[in-house]
Amino acid sequence: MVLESLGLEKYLEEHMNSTNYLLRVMKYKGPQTSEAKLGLSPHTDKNIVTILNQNQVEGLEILTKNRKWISYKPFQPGTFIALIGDALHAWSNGRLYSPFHRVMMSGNEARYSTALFSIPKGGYLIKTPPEMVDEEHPLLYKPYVHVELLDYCYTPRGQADQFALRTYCGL
Ligand SMILES: O=C(O)CCC(=O)C(=O)O
Ligand SMILES: [Fe+2]
Repeated sequence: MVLESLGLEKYLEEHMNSTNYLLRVMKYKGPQTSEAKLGLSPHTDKNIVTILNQNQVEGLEILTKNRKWISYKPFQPGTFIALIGDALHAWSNGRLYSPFHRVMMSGNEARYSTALFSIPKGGYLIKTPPEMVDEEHPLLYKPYVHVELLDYCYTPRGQADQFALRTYCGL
């Protein structure tokens, strides 16, 4: 669907062949306070797309382009939210936006969330297709190997760097 919306269906097979999936269940203990406490620090996901579900204890917040934190309120229990990750942001030459997000928690109840991450396979080179680059949209990122970006993210400098993608391969 995303590739179709960009007119890039021809890359679907390459995408399917170069993607792995990881399902992760996360538990956040209630901080036992009425005041909201940070449960997960602000970050962008480094992978392609994250599909996420949270239990009745809410807490996911997204930073808008106007730098305002908004709470994610599911329409009904069982709703999923899809977040674009840095790999798709870079591949789409910035057409798709990978938002900063965090988890804020209050109260006693534990929060569970389940996330399905689509991840480029080890060694796969993320390279913006030429169709996404023109005079109005100059290339934003050099081609990069996803696992090598992750290696940078795990260094002390990378861990402190909120804009790791830009630092690592931004033009
Ligand atoms: O638990 C959540 O709602 C967010 C988890 C998350 O952002 C992540 O694992 O990257
Ligand atoms: Fe995340």
